[in-house]
Amino acid sequence: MAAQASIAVGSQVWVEDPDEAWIDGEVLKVNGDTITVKCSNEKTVTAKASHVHAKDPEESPCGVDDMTKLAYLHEPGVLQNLKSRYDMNEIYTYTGSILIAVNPFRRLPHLYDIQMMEQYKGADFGELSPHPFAVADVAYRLMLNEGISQSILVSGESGAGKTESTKMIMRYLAYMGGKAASEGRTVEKQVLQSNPVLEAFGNAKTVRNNNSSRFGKFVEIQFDQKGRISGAAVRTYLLERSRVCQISESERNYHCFYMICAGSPEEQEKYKLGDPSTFHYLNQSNCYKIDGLDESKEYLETRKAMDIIGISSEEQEAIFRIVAAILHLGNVEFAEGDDVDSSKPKNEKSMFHLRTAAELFMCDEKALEDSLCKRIIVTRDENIVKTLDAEAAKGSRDALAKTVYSRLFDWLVTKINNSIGQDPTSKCLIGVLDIYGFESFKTNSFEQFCINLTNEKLQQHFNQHVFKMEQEEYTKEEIDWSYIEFVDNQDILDLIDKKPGGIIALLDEACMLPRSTHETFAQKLYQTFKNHKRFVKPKLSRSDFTICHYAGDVTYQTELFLDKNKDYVIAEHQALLGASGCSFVSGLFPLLSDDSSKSSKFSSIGSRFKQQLQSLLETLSSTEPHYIRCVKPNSLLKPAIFENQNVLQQLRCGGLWKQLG
Ligand SMILES: Nc1ncnc2c1ncn2[C@@H]1O[C@H](COP(=O)(O)OP(=O)(O)OP(=O)(O)O)[C@@H](O)[C@H]1O
Repeated sequence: MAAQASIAVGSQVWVEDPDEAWIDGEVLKVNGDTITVKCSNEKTVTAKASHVHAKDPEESPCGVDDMTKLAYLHEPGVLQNLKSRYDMNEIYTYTGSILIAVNPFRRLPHLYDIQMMEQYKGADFGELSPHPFAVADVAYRLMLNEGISQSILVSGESGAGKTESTKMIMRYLAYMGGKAASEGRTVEKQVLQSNPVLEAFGNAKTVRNNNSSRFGKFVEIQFDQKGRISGAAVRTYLLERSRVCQISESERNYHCFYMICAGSPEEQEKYKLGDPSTFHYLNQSNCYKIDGLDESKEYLETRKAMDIIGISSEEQEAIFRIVAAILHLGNVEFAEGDDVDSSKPKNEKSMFHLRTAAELFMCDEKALEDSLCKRIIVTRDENIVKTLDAEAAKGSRDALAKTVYSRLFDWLVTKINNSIGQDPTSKCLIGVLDIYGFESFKTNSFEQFCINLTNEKLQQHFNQHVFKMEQEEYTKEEIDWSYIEFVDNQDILDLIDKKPGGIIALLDEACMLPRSTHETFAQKLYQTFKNHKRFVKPKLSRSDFTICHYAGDVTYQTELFLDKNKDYVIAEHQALLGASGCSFVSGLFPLLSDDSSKSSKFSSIGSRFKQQLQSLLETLSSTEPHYIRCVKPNSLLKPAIFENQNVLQQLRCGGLWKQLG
């Protein structure tokens, strides 16, 4: 707990600074509640005493490896400590048992080699420098010795280093739990090789990260009684589908699209591919290359990883054929058709891409065109064919591309799970969670809403865990713990996911009512939550709403909430690909039983995600948690730059502050 030293003239202190967040200086004058400080940047400032913090005069320039060793555990102290360490390439620091990892944005291979793993093997926690291997080792030992399942929760904003940390943990566990001198397709190799495959299909370059995971991931590694890996399962969450058809400036589509464009000349010819800039789904952003990334090499590595996982060469062929088909599909443009409100492929070029897409999907060309340009309306008496105008046909094309891609991704995850295999007799597991951190952008849509719900849930889990630990500690020391404050965010969770009556339930309701719009949905929210202290209707807005999250206020734009929440496959698309001559493609679109295909059975992304989260939280609750908080030191993705304001914001959002005291 932070000690508050008395501040007198001549004391070394920290004061707030608009640029640096905190700056150090010496007290010149104390006048009741106000303190005048001569800062190290030569400025003199006067601040309220409560906004001035003591600085440890004996503070080591190298910092300390555990924040709890700091003389003063306050914001500036913590920030300075992380910064001093970062400047010396010490990117890891403990806060008690939590590991804080500051992204170095440069390779530090010596930190992660086999010798390093050997060193951490069995070492007491805290004995060696802070490291993800140490966290993994504690988890592994606890599992082995106490027989309790463990989880490692890796969090942080996009580009902070979650996936890299997760991979290190997995490597360490594979090292500890692998068979000696093993060869061939062992479980641990398959577990590790699932990473490049998932990354090829689920990662993309964004402005925040050149290799951003566009899905959440929970890897559950199962062990036998001797502590050897005996199975594994991957669960994924909310793949960003919109990216398949739409990319923003300086961003790219999923890596696999560029990989296939860099395939062998035979493949190029077979799939009628060419430069990425010739495809609409890739050329909207004018960004094709990633520094230091050789696409053709990545492609071969992905194929190799697929081999190890046990994806057959026929399956691999079908997978990349589908990827190529999606690219061709995206190049089909539409023009007004002969009838009113109808459409047809725009020109010969569009016909070529339509034909190629049909060939690659192994479906009928005319049927593909019809599924894009027409709808069949089923009435009690007859089926009526309704034509779509060019704009609607384009929407239908994109919907098809997104559906196929997300089915393909789900197939890969299922295949990985089936190939690696589950160990039904396993008593212990270590789960590693790599999931998007709290997000608050200029515009926030349904995705941010789901992501922030996840973070609220994880925060609650964290709060409960810390509270329990504190209780245990105090009980051990025979201290009355009734006054420890339990930070609770249940009210926010109720607002979002209570059934009935929460925002997700109201959204589902709106999606089912034929005449709802985002505006009627917003009105309903305003009405229902007008007295909720976590809900705000922003002034001057008719359809936005603000939620006061634990990490800060976020205003959501409801425009696309209804569309994005609806989870259905257009019947014509289902029929088309279900009838594909390629069993792989038709297998992605299995026939639905009569019952579930009825349009009345509404399926919602929000509700399904809520259930997935519920089940994740149940799994986590049966484990002992360990935390790694990743921090992104700058937005330039460059080494050796530590932006105080930026880091502070992340530490606050991580809810770490409450833990720090
Ligand atoms: N420990 C590390 N050593 C070297 N480079 C790292 C390390 N951690 C992260 N990086 C660099 O930062 C980049 C972003 O890291 P990573 O992909 O793990 O972020 P993330 O938090 O998973 O982001 P997202 O949520 O967007 O997927 C990596 O591609 C790598 O270049």
